[in-house]
Amino acid sequence: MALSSLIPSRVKLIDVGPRDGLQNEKAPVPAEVKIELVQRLQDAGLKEIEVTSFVSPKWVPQMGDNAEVMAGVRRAPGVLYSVLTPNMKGFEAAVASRPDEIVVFGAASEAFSQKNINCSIAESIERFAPVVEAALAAGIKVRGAMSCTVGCPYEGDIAPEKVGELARLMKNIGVQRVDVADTIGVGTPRKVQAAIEATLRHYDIDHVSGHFHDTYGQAVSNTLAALEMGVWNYQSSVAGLGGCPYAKGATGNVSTEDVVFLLQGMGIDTGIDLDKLVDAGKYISDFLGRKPNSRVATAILNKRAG
Ligand SMILES: CC(C)(COP(=O)([O-])OP(=O)([O-])OC[C@H]1O[C@@H](n2cnc3c(N)ncnc32)[C@H](O)[C@@H]1OP(=O)([O-])[O-])[C@@H](O)C(=O)NCCC(=O)NCCSC(=O)C[C@@](C)(O)CC(=O)[O-]
Repeated sequence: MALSSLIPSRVKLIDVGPRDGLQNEKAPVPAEVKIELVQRLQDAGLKEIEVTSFVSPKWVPQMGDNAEVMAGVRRAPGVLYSVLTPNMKGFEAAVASRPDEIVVFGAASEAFSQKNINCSIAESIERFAPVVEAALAAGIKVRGAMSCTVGCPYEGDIAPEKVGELARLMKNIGVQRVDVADTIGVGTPRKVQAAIEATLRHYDIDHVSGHFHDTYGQAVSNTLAALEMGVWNYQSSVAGLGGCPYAKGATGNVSTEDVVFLLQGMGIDTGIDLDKLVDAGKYISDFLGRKPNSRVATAILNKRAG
């Protein structure tokens, strides 16, 4: 059977490893290591990198060096550097570090919203609205992350209608594009497609990205399912780093290496040098004292070792 004609010919990957990946590490990762990771990602051809978050250091201590990391990044032309900002306090701190894009982050699950950002979905939108307005007025792009679009660690299955409703609320306050995140990696292709379909009622295909955690090993399949719908923006994490501190047991995002291998094998352009990407993943994995959480990186490193 032929694959969908909607499959894009090029895909943009947003590496969220420095933020989504490292936020969950218990031991401090020095700012210079984070800065070097960003450098290696851009050298490998990544055009979008989620660098850090301006959240409370009491909630997520690992991101407490946000300003230092942003100041240390040697920016390359044509690369977009984004940061998370949950409220005006975070935005005001972030703006000094000149992000190209800020990310407000909400959830399709009430319980997750409470655990992650200490407020209801409705309250979160009220908090995001002035952030979005201020960012757009300052010429900064705005993305909205939508967590728990398939399942929630506290509420279980999440109905696509809840995802659609969150997308509608994000659109109403001016969020320019949104991520459909499977925070705990319980999604399977049809469920992920239903969440994307609900989002597409409010955003066009160019403004929707896939963000799939790989907890149950479904993220590459889910990426293919989203590709079949024409989605061409994805978040992934070099070396499969990470997890969310408020989603116990969830592993990292799908590794960027695995997604690039999939896309290259399908003849889809990413502009990414897989060998350099594997080196970036090895760099951070060596620092963390473990192997990259990526089948593709492992295969390439084994092959290199002969
Ligand atoms: C949102 C808050 C701040 C609310 O936290 P709160 O405690 O409700 O906030 P508050 O307004 O009551 O303030 C309490 C204290 O926090 C300070 N504060 C308040 N805001 C900030 C700020 N921006 N930066 C620094 N400090 C801040 C504030 O100044 C005050 O300090 P105190 O007077 O006690 O010394 C908190 O819940 C928080 O920081 N949560 C962060 C959670 C987080 O980062 N989670 C991970 C990212 S989301 C994710 O990973 C999922 C995603 C995006 O990848 C997609 C997916 O896979 O699902």
